[in-house]
Amino acid sequence: MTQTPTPPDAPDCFAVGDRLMALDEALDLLQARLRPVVAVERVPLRGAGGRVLAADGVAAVSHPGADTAAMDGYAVRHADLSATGPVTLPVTGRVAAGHPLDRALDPGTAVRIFTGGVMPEGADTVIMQEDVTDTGGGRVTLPAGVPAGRHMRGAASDFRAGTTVLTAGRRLRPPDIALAASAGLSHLPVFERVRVSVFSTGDEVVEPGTPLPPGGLYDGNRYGVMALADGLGAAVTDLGRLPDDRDAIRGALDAAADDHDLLITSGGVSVGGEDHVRDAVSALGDLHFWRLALKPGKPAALGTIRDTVFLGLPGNPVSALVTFLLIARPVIRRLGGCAASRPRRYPLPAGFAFETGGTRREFLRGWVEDTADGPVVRLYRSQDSAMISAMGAAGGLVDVPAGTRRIEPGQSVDYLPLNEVLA
Ligand SMILES: Nc1nc2c(c(=O)[nH]1)N[C@H]1C(S)=C(S)[C@@H](COP(=O)(O)OP(=O)(O)OC[C@H]3O[C@@H](n4cnc5c(N)ncnc54)[C@H](O)[C@@H]3O)O[C@H]1N2
Ligand code: MOO
Repeated sequence: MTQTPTPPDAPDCFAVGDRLMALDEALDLLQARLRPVVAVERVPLRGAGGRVLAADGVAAVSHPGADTAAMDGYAVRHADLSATGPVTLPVTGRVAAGHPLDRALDPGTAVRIFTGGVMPEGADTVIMQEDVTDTGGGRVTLPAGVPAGRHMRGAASDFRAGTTVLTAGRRLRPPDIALAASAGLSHLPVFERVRVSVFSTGDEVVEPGTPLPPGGLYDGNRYGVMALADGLGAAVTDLGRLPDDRDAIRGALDAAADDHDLLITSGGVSVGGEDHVRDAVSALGDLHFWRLALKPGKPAALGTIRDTVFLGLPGNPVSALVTFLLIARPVIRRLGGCAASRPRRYPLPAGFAFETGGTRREFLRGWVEDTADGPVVRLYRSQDSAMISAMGAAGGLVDVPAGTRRIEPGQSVDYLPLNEVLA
């Protein structure tokens, strides 16, 4: 540990009053009021994929380290070639990748060179072997009109030693690992994983694999939220389904707050009656109920228990998953040191007609389908926030601005592919 974790800014940091808040305002507020809470560790490259880079990655070497051949062929001095007719030169050496020549290229000669081989001093052009004739007697005939610098990669043309090749706050993808290795970095400073604890409550909620009683339903939300948090690189603890008992819930949340950065649950955030979770969080810290101008996902609960953030997502299955992607994801990224970013939307023609009350911003479940006229967005048959099948079918969400009344077929809509937010 080289960095002291920072707690959420202040107690009561989620107090916003009872107003209806736009999603972007809520996200700005979370960004402003939360800080990275995780320490920094140095990990070998092999374990760095999916982690968040804690300091800029600065290249230890240039790439390529020297002028190199981009093709198998012959390295020459361009001055020895002719613009108007073929030239025959003696071949005086051989350069394989990793085996540079220990001398300069003599004027009026060529060397055999292979892709990645270091250009001998003086050589500035490579002619690929397919364009060369072996004239016999250790000589080759080279074509006319080859431009200078052909098939040569300049030293540091990819990146120069000392330049930043990876910026802090980036969640490392596999190509980043290749880049770091190529830049000579064997270890990277990364933020420790955000420790997320997930639990469910609710008399009707039942563990998959056990019989379903009358009126019961399986705990889709907890499993969905855990899988989503796994996908973001969090260290997830499954607190299970907490018994509907005030002291048990309070004890479990108190203990979980000791060694987690974030507690997430779903359900019980709407206007319904008594709820032990809200009592427990309120008693142990602060809790605020947000009303978002968002569909699905109007209600959400934000709180703190000491240094740990509490996030209560709405209970409806689609609402739980969509609000995880829209709100819990940025929270996890912020706590974990990720740079802020807005997932990209893509304008696509609607392959549907849609009418709405239009007071809240909506995220409709759909996918992209190829038609004879090009790709269009289709909507799932039901936009009811209890239809979890919609999340299985969806490739993305259609981001419909608040105030929209109608969407006509062919009209451009903003499509947010789920792939943009699942990691
Ligand atoms: N009078 C009002 N009723 C409702 C409002 C409102 O503003 N006024 N808002 C609606 C909206 S929008 C949503 S979203 C839900 C949110 O309700 P809660 O977060 O309080 O959730 P619950 O009532 O506990 O449960 C709702 C629904 O979700 C199911 N559920 C709960 N946990 C799970 C789980 N772990 N896995 C799967 N399904 C779960 C639960 O059985 C309920 O069917 O409130 C509306 N009502
Ligand atoms: O917000 Mo509820 O999440 O509309 O179903």
